[in-house]
Amino acid sequence: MAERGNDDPTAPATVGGGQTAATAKIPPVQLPTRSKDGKEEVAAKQLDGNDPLRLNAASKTTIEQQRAADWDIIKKLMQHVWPKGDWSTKRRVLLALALLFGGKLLNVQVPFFFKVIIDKLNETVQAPLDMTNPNTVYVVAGSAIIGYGLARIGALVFSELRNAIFANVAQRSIRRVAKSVFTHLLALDLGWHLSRQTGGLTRAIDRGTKGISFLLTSIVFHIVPTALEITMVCGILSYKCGPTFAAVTAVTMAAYSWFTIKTTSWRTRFRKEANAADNRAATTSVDSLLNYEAVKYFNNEKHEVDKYDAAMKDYEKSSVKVATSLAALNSGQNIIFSTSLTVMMLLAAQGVMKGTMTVGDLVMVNQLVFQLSLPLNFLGTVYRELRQSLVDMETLFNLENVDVKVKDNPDAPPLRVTGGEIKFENVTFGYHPDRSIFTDCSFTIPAGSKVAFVGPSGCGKSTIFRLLFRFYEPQSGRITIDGQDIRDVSLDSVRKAIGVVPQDTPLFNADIMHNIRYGRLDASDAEVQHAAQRAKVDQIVSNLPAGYETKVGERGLMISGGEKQRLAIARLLLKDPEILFFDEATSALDSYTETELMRNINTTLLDNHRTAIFVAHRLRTISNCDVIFVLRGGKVLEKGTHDDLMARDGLYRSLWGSQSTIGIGQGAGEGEHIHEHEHSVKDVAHSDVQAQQSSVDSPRRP
Ligand SMILES: Nc1ncnc2c1ncn2[C@@H]1O[C@H](COP(=O)(O)OP(=O)(O)OP(=O)(O)O)[C@@H](O)[C@H]1O
Repeated sequence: MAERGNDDPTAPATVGGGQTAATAKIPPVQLPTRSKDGKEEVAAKQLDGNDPLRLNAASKTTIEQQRAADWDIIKKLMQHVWPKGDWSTKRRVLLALALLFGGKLLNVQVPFFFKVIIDKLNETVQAPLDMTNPNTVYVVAGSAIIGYGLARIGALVFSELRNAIFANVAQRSIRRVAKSVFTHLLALDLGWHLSRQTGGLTRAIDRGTKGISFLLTSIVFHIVPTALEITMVCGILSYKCGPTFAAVTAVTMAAYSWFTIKTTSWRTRFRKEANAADNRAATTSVDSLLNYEAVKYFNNEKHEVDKYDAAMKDYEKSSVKVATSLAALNSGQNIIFSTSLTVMMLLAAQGVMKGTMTVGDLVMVNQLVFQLSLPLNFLGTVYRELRQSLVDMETLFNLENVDVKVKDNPDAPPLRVTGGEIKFENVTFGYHPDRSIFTDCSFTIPAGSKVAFVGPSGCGKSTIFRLLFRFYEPQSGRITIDGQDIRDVSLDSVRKAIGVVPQDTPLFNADIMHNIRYGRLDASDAEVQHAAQRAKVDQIVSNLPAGYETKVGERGLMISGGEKQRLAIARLLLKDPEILFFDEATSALDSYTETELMRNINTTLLDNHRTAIFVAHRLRTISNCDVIFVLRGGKVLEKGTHDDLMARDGLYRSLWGSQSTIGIGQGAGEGEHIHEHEHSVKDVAHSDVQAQQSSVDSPRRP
């Protein structure tokens, strides 16, 4: 869920989900801002701790371990702030530090100028002007006033310059880290990606990069400057006014910091509760809105509103606690500070009365200490946010430590496809160790042949592709392409050689042109259109109002299943690989379109005897393949041509028989696909056309 300024209890819970990958941008440098009640707060972070990606962070139990982990993160981050050999970044860091030092030096001058102005003006009040030299006081007081103004302006300019110069360093560090994490994520295997939650992942990246921004900016803009200022003020006070003043300041700072950290840790609980309730409210509302139709079908509006309101009630309760505990924090801080200021004033007043200090000194002490209260006001928030940032960054950096299971062999040569013969040799594989999909399975797909895999749903047909494409590694056995073990050649070359039209076509939320071009990013518009023609999708596209610029929606939800499949085929035509895998590639098409498309695929893609593998439940689609493999129980149960298999009294014949009995091409066996049934209705609708097309009904090799 998106962040919001959380110490403002009046902030409404947003109705919306978390950021998507597309919107998860690098955040701007964020500095604390002051809320209405005069106390600064930065936008609150989610502290719910429910994120599974945080488990690693949460498992650090002891304080020492946590500290070590925190230091590790800071060290890692510092490598980006002080990168080896990057002198431009280093120069910027040095300049920012120099500006920081200069700015603080100017800042502590302001009370000195104040002192001089007061003392000089005081002289004028106490003694009538020396008319022989009337300008002395004016000159001194006047220059001190100008100095006062210049010091203030100078401190401000230095601080703004430092912000501007350091922004570049911070943003570059964020970019470097984000790029390296993203590269690693794309290198991780399919198994990892299938088991993670996209929402949680993008949130982790988003929070982690925000954490970097916060950590860097708070160290450079807050912690270091405040520490520097406290040291300078203590030094000045003990030098100018004696060690008692410095001691009072030091004790005040210690008491203030202790109180703030303790109170902040206590109130973090309320903030966590508020965030958890907020997340619940958002999840409920998003779920209800997404399932709007279901809510209406069953008249459950009241039930949904009650659920939402229950979460909002919790949010209300915890937000009130957030606000009241903030009041306690503010009051405590104020009491500590005001007490200290009063003690200082008493000491200074005593000094004035004794004649060891001037009225100007009294004002200077007040001003010096008062100036410290400004950055200290931020301490509570900075402390809390720092802790949170460290947790978020640990999660982010932990992503980089996830092991890549399917690795490229460093010196592996590229795959050389000579004919496209594929061999599975004694392959045993299971997604889980206790459930095997293939057991000692062997088969050969002859070079340049057109083969099909059939069998009950879940028998492992799509898994063949996942193994061939090296999404997963077999537990034992080997897979070769033209005699080369696919583990011994480069991953990139294997994936380049194989093209797939998967069961569910992944489409980007972009226009049709982009989605087809994804098959070959450097293809020209004309080439994309030609591929679309061959995939029989150009006519549909030309009928759309926006043509090739039509957006397909998230995961292609704005176009039909059949259109999606044709876009996937057009993509494959552009990629033009040596080995083709069609996984139920035409299941969403009516028979007529399917026939046309298959004929096209046969004549254009397969004309140069590429190896093509088909997976289909509608056996008619694959009946003229060179070899048909029937899979069952993790092994090849039968193999041969359609006629061979029909001649046997095996599984294939019974599958074929059940489909012909139903007469609508429905899949049979252990698992029937619902979409098979849906499309078989289309088959009936096109039965006339089908009858006329019987001679071209099945794909044929030239
Ligand atoms: N990533 C995964 N993790 C765990 N199990 C999986 C995973 N992918 C697939 N499976 C399981 O492995 C088995 C084989 O899956 P596969 O997709 O290869 O079947 P299929 O024969 O292509 O099925 P269908 O005809 O329904 O498409 C199925 O039981 C499936 O549930």
